[in-house]
Amino acid sequence: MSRDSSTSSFFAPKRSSQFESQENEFEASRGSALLRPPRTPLNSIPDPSQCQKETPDLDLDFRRKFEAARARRLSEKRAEVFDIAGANAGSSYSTPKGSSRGGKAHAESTSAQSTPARTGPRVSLGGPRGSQYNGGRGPSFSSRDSRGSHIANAEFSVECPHFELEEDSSFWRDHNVQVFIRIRPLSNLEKVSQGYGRCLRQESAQTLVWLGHPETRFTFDHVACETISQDKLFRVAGLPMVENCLSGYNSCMFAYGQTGSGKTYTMMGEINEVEGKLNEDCGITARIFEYLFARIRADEESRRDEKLMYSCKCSFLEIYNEQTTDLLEPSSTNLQLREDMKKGVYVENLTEYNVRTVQDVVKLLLQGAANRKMAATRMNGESSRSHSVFTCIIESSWEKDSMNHFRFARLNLVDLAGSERQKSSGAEGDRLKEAANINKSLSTLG
Ligand SMILES: Nc1ncnc2c1ncn2[C@@H]1O[C@H](COP(=O)(O)OP(=O)(O)OP(=O)(O)O)[C@@H](O)[C@H]1O
Repeated sequence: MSRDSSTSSFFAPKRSSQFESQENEFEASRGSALLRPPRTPLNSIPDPSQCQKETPDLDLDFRRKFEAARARRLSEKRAEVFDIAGANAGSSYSTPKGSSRGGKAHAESTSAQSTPARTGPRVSLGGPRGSQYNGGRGPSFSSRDSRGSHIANAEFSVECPHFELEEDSSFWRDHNVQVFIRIRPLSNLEKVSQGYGRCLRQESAQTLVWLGHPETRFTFDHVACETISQDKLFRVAGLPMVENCLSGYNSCMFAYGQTGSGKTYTMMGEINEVEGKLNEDCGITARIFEYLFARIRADEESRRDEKLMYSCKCSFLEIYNEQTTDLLEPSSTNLQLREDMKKGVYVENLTEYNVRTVQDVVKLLLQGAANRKMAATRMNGESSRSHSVFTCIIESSWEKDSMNHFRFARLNLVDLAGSERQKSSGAEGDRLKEAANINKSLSTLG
């Protein structure tokens, strides 16, 4: 794992704000043929090549620039800097310059800015994880202090500025595509092998500065600093997405970033439930379902007179070397993509399981994660070599004003394989073939 792999981003496309009425709601009296209202296309992230001229080419002489920046910072006492994002960390370095209309991703080459030097109290590092599931990756190490503001070890102390992100359950009502950046703390291995220097500085809850030559400022919709907890991230980004689905709007969240940047940790994390409570390091997916089922129970209870009933069905798909596999039925491979007037785009013969509780979902997540293709690379000891898509279809029906009402929404939670430079990941043979397919599919997506 190298230091240039520590930010991941996730995107959450949403409805067009132009639609006042629910997207996926219809009344039985209108007949069964569901015609979707036309949607304004989701705002796209501009072509990354647009920013190539104005952003530094990290692939070519990244190391040299990093070393220069590091030397400069070391000349200042106890520099407080942030984790470095990968050369291909998608939203960070290959992010387009100029603001996009939906998700904001903006880079500016700035005049030189000096790195502020600060010191902070020492806090002990987290040790190896216990026996919980950690995204299928064995023991992991975390330098995150759960209270969130100081990261340190016995030799150095680095205070990380903390920028509070706003929690707003109606967030998606006014937004379309949004880009969140999450900065991963340095791993113990990185600290030991490369020291504590970071080549990013976070300036606000929206901006990051890459401390290269020239320093370059990137603006996003939200930047979560490295001390943000799994729970806080869920409350900022995941919870409003559940509310969106319950209102009948399709939603999608996907994690995108360089290998080892923390995508699987963010989406899956350490899935474990003790006495009905999810583990602190549990990722956004299980948290979403914990909240979803609590909301469903409360809704069904409060609208008992309307006979409100929900049903949820989940599936788990893998795309590996351009081939699809059902992670819940791994013998089922090469599944075909189809399009249907009613269902939209779907994967033929993908198994769907009814779920009623978060335990049902956790079981599916564990089962699917165990079947996912993983392998060790130089940059991540447990690297996901495939893209995974966990989908839940949420349907509800109720009676009101002598009519039957139906509503549905699809929630897609996507953990993409990480982009990687073969030189850094040391990929050879099968790993090299996988890496080529991963990079190809990610650039198609971008
Ligand atoms: N925010 C975080 N706090 C603590 N540890 C983290 C955090 N993010 C990631 N890690 C740790 O960093 C390592 C790499 O993270 P992870 O495997 O999630 O990366 P990834 O982006 O999914 O990589 P790949 O694309 O290769 O699958 C793991 O050991 C994980 O536990």
